[in-house]
Amino acid sequence: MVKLMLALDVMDKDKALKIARETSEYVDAIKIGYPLVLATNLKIVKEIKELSNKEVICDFKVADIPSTNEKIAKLTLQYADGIICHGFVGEDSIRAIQNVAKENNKKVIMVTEMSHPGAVMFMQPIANELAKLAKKLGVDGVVAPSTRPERLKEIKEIVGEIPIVSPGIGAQGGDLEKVLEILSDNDYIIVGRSIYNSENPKESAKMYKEKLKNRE
Ligand SMILES: O=C1C[C@H](C(=O)O)N([C@@H]2O[C@H](COP(=O)(O)O)[C@@H](O)[C@H]2O)C(=O)N1
Repeated sequence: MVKLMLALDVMDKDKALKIARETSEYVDAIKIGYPLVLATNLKIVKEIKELSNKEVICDFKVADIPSTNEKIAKLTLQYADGIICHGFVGEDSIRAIQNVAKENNKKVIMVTEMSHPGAVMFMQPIANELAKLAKKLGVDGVVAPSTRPERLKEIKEIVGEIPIVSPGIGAQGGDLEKVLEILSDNDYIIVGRSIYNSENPKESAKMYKEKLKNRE
C-alpha cells in the first residue's frame, strides 16, 4: 500500500505536537521543514519522534558545497531519520550527505522535479538527469511531483526501485487516483495543508489513509 507522509508545516510548537499526536495512528512518516524548525528548534524532531513513534524526515532541501552539506547533515541526522537534499548541486554535494547518513543508518531523499508551477522553468529540463544521478548514487528516496503524473511516471521509471516521495496532493491539486496508478507499495504521498489546516486533522489523515487502503 502506498504510504502517507504528513508534511507538518505549522509554525507553532503546541499545534505541531497536537497534530502529530492526533494523526500518528494514520500517517506512516512525518516530514518537518524550515517552517516548524525555525519557529522552534531542531530538538522538535526528537519530541515528534517520541510522541508519534513515526519516522521523521527533515525537509531542508540542502543545496550547498560538500563541506557545508556535511555539517548540516551531521546536525540534522542526530535527531532525524532522514534528510531531503537537492540534486542540482551535483554528485559531490550529495555524496557528502550520504557519507554522514551511512554512518548513522539514516536516509537521504533527493529532489528531482518539484511540484509547483515554477519547477518547469529550470528543474523540469534537468529532472530526468537528476533522476539518473539519484539512481547512480543509490539514494534512499526521490521527490517527484504528484501535480504532474506524466512526469512522476517518467521519473519513477528512471529510478526503478528507489522509493518515490511525492508531494502535491490536496492543496496543490494533484489527482490522487492518477497518482495511485503510478506509485507502488514503497512509495509515499506527502500531504500537508489539507491535513493540518483541516477542521479535524485526525479525520483528514484517516480519510487519506482509507483512500490508500482502498487502492490496495
Ligand atoms: O516539489 C516539492 C518539494 C517539497 C518536498 O516534498 O520536498 N514539497 C513540500 O511538500 C509539502 C507539501 O505540502 P502541501 O502542499 O500538501 O501543504 C510542503 O512541505 C512542501 O514544502 C512540495 O510541496 N513540493
